[in-house]
Amino acid sequence: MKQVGLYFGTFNPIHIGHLVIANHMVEFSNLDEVWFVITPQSPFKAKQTLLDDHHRYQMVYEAVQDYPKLKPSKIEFNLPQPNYTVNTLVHLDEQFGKEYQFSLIMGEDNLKSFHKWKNYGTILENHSIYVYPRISESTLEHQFKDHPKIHRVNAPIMEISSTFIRKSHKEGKSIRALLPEAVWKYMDEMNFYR
Ligand SMILES: Nc1ncnc2c1ncn2[C@@H]1O[C@H](COP(=O)(O)OP(=O)(O)OP(=O)(O)O)[C@@H](O)[C@H]1O
Ligand SMILES: O=C(O)c1ccc[n+]([C@@H]2O[C@H](COP(=O)([O-])O)[C@@H](O)[C@H]2O)c1
Repeated sequence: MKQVGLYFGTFNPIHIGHLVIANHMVEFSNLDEVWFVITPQSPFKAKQTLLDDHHRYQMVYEAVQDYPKLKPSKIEFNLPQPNYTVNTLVHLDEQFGKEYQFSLIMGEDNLKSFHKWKNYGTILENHSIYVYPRISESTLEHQFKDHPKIHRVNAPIMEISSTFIRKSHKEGKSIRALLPEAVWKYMDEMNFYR
């Protein structure tokens, strides 16, 4: 059975931090592929600065097209919003469960709020989680510290966020180096986040 890491995110826009994380996971763990699942509406995020789903998908598509082990996924586009990950996982297991075994990939900031996710216990019962280090406020719940299903990877910290990219771009700063080249071109041509 193929091992797939599901990298859920808003990707508004996808940046090189996301790519480094996916690449690290697929090269240094037992995962065969990473699927970037573009989330229409995260339960914890306001919709204000959010670009249309299809534009965010297109940027992910452009970013990964030269990397055969990385794939974009629209699976959440037709699911009810806000998008609770537990529901998407049920859907994916029903559709692909015979071919693929799914794990989750997330930054450490998301692990720190994981106890607030819908049915997080069910997610952990059925799936492993790979966590990439990230500086963030708040502390990690004790229950997640040495959990057998949670694998914390030892990798360099990158202080890049989509929020920083949107804000800097709006202020007229060049953020070209923080984006895959094709994403930068698309964003620039389409005049996003101005
Ligand atoms: N620099 C980073 N280091 C570690 N994890 C990251 C980093 N950037 C994003 N992630 C993780 O990638 C996933 C998707 O992130 P998301 O699309 O929300 O990006 P973001 O940069 O955090 O966006 P925003 O600034 O808009 O909140 C989350 O699990 C998040 O923790
Ligand atoms: O299922 C939940 O309760 C849940 C709560 C918060 C976030 N998530 C998912 O985690 C992913 C990253 O979220 P965010 O807010 O950091 O972009 C995104 O796909 C969200 O749908 C999921």
